[in-house]
Amino acid sequence: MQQAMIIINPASGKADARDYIRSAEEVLQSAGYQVKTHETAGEGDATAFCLQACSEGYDLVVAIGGDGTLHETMNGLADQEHRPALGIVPMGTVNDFARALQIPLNPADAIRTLSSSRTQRVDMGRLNDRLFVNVVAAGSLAGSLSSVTSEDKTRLGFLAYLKEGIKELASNSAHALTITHDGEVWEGSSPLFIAALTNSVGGFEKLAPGAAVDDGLIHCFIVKDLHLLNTVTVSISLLLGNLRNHKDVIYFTAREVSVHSAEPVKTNADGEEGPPLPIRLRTIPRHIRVIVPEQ
Ligand SMILES: Nc1ncnc2c1ncn2[C@@H]1O[C@H](COP(=O)(O)OP(=O)(O)OP(=O)(O)O)[C@@H](O)[C@H]1O
Repeated sequence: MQQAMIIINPASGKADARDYIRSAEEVLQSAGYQVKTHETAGEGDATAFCLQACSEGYDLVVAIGGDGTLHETMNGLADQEHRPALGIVPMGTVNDFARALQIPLNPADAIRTLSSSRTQRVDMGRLNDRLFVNVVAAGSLAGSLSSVTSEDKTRLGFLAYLKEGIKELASNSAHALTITHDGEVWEGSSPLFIAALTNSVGGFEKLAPGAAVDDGLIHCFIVKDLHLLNTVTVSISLLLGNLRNHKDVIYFTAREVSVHSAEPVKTNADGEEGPPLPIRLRTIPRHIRVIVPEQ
C-alpha cells in the first residue's frame, strides 16, 4: 500500500486548518494511501517531519498551511535521495506557489485535487546554504517587505507590499550592488533586485509572466532607480505585466547569480527575512514532483 504523510500547521491562515484534516485523510485513503498526520508546533517541525517521510520511503507528503509551511516542507525534501511527491493545500494569505501551479486556493477544492493522477516537476532554488521556492529580493526595499504584517497581507494582498515599498521610498536609499551572472557583471546603485522562480510573487501573478515553474531559470530584475516620479511608471509597468521592458529595469535570466555589496544590505526570501548580502542563487531544475489538477 502507498504511504502518505500530512503535515499540517494548525496556526496557518485563519487558524482553521484543523477543520480540513478529516477530508484530506479521506481523499487520500480513497486514492489508496495509508495516511499518517503530523501537526507542527513551531518553526522547523515541517522540515523534520518531511525528512522523516523521505527516510521512511513515503510516496507522498501533503503540506496543509501557508507559504511558510510549504517553504519548510520543501527544505526537508531538497537534499534527500528519495523524495516523495508533494501535495499542497494552501491555507495562507498569499499562497504564491499554489497560484503558480494553478492549484485551487480554496482548501476544500485543493483537497479534491490530491486524488489527481497528474504531477508536475518544479524547479527549486538554492540561496547560499538553504533553499527558496519562489522569490528572493535584495536591497533597501526588500528589507522593508519583510515587515509587511499578516493583517495587511490578508487585507490588501499585493498592495500591502506596494504600501510598504512606497513608505520605504520616502526615505529613498539605494545601495551599490555588484551582480554577477553567466560571466557578466553589473555594477551600480539599486534599491531593489528581484530573483523569481515562478510567475507569482506576493500574490501578484504579473511580475514575471514568462517564468515557468520548470524552466530551470531564475528570472532577475534590477531596478536601477526609484525616485518618486518613476516609481509611478515602474508600478504601472508592474501592474501591466511589463516590468522587464521598463527603461529603468534590467531583466535577464540565469541559472546562477551572485549579489554583493560593500554595504550591509538586507534580503527577503519567500516573504521572510533572508540572509544579508552577499548571496549566491542557483536553480535545481525539475527537482520536485507536485500533484496538480488534472486539467
Ligand atoms: N503550531 C504552531 N503555532 C504557531 N506557529 C507555528 C505552528 N506551527 C508552525 N508554525 C510557524 O508558523 C509560520 C507561518 O506559517 P505559514 O506561513 O504556513 O502560515 P501563514 O503565516 O498563515 O501564511 P502566510 O505567510 O501565507 O500568511 C511557519 O514559519 C511556522 O514556523
